[in-house]
Amino acid sequence: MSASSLVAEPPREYLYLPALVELLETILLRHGCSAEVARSLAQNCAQAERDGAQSHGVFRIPGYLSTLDSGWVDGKAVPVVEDVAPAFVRVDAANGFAQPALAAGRELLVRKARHAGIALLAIRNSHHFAALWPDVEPFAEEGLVALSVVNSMTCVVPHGADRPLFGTNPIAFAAPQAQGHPIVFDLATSTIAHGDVQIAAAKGERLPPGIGVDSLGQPTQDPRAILEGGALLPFGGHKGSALSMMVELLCAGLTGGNFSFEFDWSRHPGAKTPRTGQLLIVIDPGKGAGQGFAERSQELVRQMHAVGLKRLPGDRRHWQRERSGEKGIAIACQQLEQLRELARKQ
Ligand SMILES: NC(=O)C1=CN([C@@H]2O[C@H](COP(=O)(O)OP(=O)(O)OC[C@H]3O[C@@H](n4cnc5c(N)ncnc54)[C@H](OP(=O)(O)O)[C@@H]3O)[C@@H](O)[C@H]2O)C=CC1
Ligand SMILES: O=C(O)C1=NCCCC1
Repeated sequence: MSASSLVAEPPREYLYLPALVELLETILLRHGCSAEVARSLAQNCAQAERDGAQSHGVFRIPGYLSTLDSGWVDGKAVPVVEDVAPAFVRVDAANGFAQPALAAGRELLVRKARHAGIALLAIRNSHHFAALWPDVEPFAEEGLVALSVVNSMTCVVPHGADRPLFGTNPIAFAAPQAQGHPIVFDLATSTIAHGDVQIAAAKGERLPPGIGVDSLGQPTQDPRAILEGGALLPFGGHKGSALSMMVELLCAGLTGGNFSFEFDWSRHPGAKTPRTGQLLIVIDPGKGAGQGFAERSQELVRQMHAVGLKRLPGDRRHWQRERSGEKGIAIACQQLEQLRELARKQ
């Protein structure tokens, strides 16, 4: 028996996805979101919780609410879609959340991608506080390849620098597979996500070496030192740093959104959501080598398994999704009671 199996798990209650979506939707409506925005964020957040994404599931709800209460984000924003070129769609999220902005531009984006073989969706003036895979996975379920990047807030020291500048800047990719679920990965370009630093700090846990630095730029394994004036490092040294720089260029330089260092939320105490930009690139693989892309994906996966690979990116989420589908999504009773209290509050 391992030491960790002796530590008691907190009591949990099981909720199916629609019930969790409804609960979160009620909370968001009570904090000033329009029906459309509340639905979109609730679905996104509940799906992350269902798939076991601790750092971007219901853990994020207090941050959404304090941001809405601070007036930093517009929970009722109506995104403006611009058809700017044969393969280019621009969306001004109007200082609202990124997910409704993506939903607003999605149909035009897919139409253009199917017509031209490739299309871009450039979102600016948007707040992304969530996991990125829900933005790309649905495209692959429709047979398309999708890549998305989003920048966040300054908390990562570029490789070779001595102060933070970049955000945790994730990259997500999705491709169809002939049988089985799409191939999807979604990763922060920092050593770990900022959300995981917060979770470690809340649990009083230490981090592995090489994750971040304290306010003096010295290596630290204390998550609080990273959160309180310190910073994260890019994953993979100069390579992750270059990818993070690319994310800044695509999400801010290209879309007209803010770089991670550009926005100032200091006059909105409680604001947690970065006001930046997001880029999506969607490709119709049928315009490439022909109709066989999904079969070729499957062959690649088969060969990866043949050389001994047991876990592909996305597998853990799907195992968790299956479990949640059977038993419901496990949420700590105390956390669920807090959510129900928020839903009851006028
Ligand atoms: N909105 C924002 O600004 C930001 C959001 N985020 C979000 O935070 C989340 C967590 O990011 P991060 O901590 O980097 O994610 P992880 O390091 O946990 O995982 C990154 C990717 O690698 C896969 N993976 C992990 N371990 C293995 C393994 N042993 N073998 C094979 N594949 C593996 C994961 O698949 P699987 O999912 O199946 O485990 C996932 O696709 C992401 O959803 C990201 O979008 C992060 C930064 C900023
Ligand atoms: O976990 C992270 O890193 C982030 N998630 C949501 C947006 C800010 C950064």
